[in-house]
Amino acid sequence: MHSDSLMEYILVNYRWVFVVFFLLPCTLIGKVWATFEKSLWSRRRHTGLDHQKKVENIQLEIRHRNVYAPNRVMCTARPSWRSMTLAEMTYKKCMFNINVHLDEMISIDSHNRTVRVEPSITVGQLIPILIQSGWTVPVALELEDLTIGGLVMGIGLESSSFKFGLFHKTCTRYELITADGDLITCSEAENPDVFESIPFSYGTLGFLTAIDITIIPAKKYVRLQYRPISSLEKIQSCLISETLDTENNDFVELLMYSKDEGVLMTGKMTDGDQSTKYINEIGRFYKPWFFKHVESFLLSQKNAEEYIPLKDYYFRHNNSLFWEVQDIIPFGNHPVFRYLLGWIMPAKVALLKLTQTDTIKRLYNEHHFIDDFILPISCLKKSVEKFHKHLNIYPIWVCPTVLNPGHGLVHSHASVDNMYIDIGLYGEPNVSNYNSDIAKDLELFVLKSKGFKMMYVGTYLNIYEFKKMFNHCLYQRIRMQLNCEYNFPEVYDKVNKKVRR
Ligand SMILES: Cc1cc2nc3c(=O)[nH]c(=O)nc-3n(C[C@H](O)[C@H](O)[C@H](O)COP(=O)(O)OP(=O)(O)OC[C@H]3O[C@@H](n4cnc5c(N)ncnc54)[C@H](O)[C@@H]3O)c2cc1C
Ligand SMILES: NC(=O)C1=CN([C@@H]2O[C@H](COP(=O)(O)OP(=O)(O)OC[C@H]3O[C@@H](n4cnc5c(N)ncnc54)[C@H](OP(=O)(O)O)[C@@H]3O)[C@@H](O)[C@H]2O)C=CC1
Ligand SMILES: CC(C)=CCC[C@@H](C)[C@H]1CC[C@@]2(C)C3=C(CC[C@]12C)[C@@]1(C)CC[C@H](O)C(C)(C)[C@@H]1CC3
Repeated sequence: MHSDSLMEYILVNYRWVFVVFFLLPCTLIGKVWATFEKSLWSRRRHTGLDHQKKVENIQLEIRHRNVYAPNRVMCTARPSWRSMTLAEMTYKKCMFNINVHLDEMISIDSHNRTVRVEPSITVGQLIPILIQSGWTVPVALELEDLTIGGLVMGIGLESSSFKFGLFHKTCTRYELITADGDLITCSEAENPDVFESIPFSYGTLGFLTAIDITIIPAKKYVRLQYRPISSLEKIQSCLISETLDTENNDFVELLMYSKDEGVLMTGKMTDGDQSTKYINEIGRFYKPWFFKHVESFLLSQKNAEEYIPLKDYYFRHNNSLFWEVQDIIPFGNHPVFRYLLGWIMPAKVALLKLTQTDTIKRLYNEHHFIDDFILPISCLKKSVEKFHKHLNIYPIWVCPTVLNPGHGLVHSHASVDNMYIDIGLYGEPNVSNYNSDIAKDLELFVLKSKGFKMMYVGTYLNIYEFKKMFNHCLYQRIRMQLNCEYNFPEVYDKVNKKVRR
């Protein structure tokens, strides 16, 4: 065998060797460096660049582009391998890249209950700082490497979204640099139309430089109740009734392990008391992967209740990247592995992306399915049956989220708030004929059901179907108002499968 193809063969079939012996140590070095860099930064911050100075630098960069390269539309310089997406964003190569890597927390305003952050700060950096100060965000995302800017410009949701809606619904103010290099701020009171258009605009209206997020008091634990259910009809009706009970529930999440079996989880934030029983620190490195732990309640067919430390609950899917790590390190949940190397897991997603070969990428495209569909909650049964027939991937992540009516790109189709569910399908389809036509067909099914699709993996929809799914009226008006036409691409130009490969 030629040495290059031998290398490819080893990289694909024994990727775990590379991940365990090379990427995990690199992840560790990265963690040590990040800690060191942070302490360097905190010393430098007193004399160095403050937020205002960083914003001025971006403005200068944009004005420079407006003079020397006005024909090239702009995007951020965040490299594709850093982003929490599967595909490579090929559009970055032909667009003018502006460096907007600002990743500090600016301030906490306890009086108005908001935190002001720069857009490239990750959830994994922000949430521990907030919890230490006694606060948290209402919608705390579960993967540590997601950035606040990415979640506003894409969309984000979590098990508390049935109460608070999508992540951007908890944001109260954005600071934005427009195509002309001007700094504007927007909120419900100031430039309300711009404020409503920004979420889901994928960086096509301007560059975010600061975001205000609502904060709420943090409590010590989440009291989590697990309820295994073995009928799809019952699962749908129980899920609907739990999402209506906003008094007793702060978190609602469902994991389906087959077409008719799932575990419904409902949680309440609490400080616990004398009677607090079993505290399960699921975030400890030697603990089993969360989806495996949940499955154990299905296997034993027993309802259960646990107290989980707040931060451990938030990042419950981080160690196993939902269930994606099992394809990379098949023995990752084995106790021996967890005790030996679990403390460095998971390997940094950015490093995994940076080092994946073209063969792995191609095989992933051909044999792996990753997507999230947002559908009206009443479509749960119909959708699970459809996905079972065409994909047969389990577990399935189901997360209810409320969508408000409005004029932005993503809003409910009804004139009152409406309950939707995110259905996350991640894994290898267990059907014989899987191909990209099936993926397109599923997107059309979602469109017909008056649902939406998350765009981090890209879309097979054409521009007309895309505009049917996402209301472009206000967005187009704001693009004209902010002089975006020749300066930023349209959302579709950043999310169609031709540019996300
Ligand atoms: C297509 C493919 C993609 C992979 N992607 C990654 C990756 O991104 N990161 C990583 O660390 N390791 C990856 N691996 C390595 C993977 O973890 C091991 O190769 C796999 O667990 C070996 O299983 P097997 O011997 O049962 O399958 P094999 O007999 O090696 O494969 C049989 C066929 O199944 C399909 N297949 C197998 N595993 C996968 C998979 N994980 N995803 C999609 N299709 C698959 C392919 O069509 C393959 O030709 C990939 C492997 C394959 C074959
Ligand atoms: N639980 C959840 O809800 C999850 C959500 N996701 C998805 O992941 C994505 C977030 O991933 P992440 O890696 O953080 O972000 P990305 O790097 O993927 O960025 C997402 C989009 O936001 C734009 N963007 C980011 N920062 C700015 C900024 N300061 N100004 C203007 N535009 C900006 C990017 O523009 P550009 O193209 O110019 O770089 C890009 O189009 C979201 O799309 C989200 O839907 C993924 C996993 C879980
Ligand atoms: C709305 C919600 C909760 C979405 C969850 C999405 C996750 C399952 C996605 C986000 C990033 C993601 C696409 C990723 C991957 C798996 C699925 C992830 C974790 C992996 C790790 C699969 C293996 C790949 O070789 C590679 C390393 C490139 C990607 C990286 C991003």
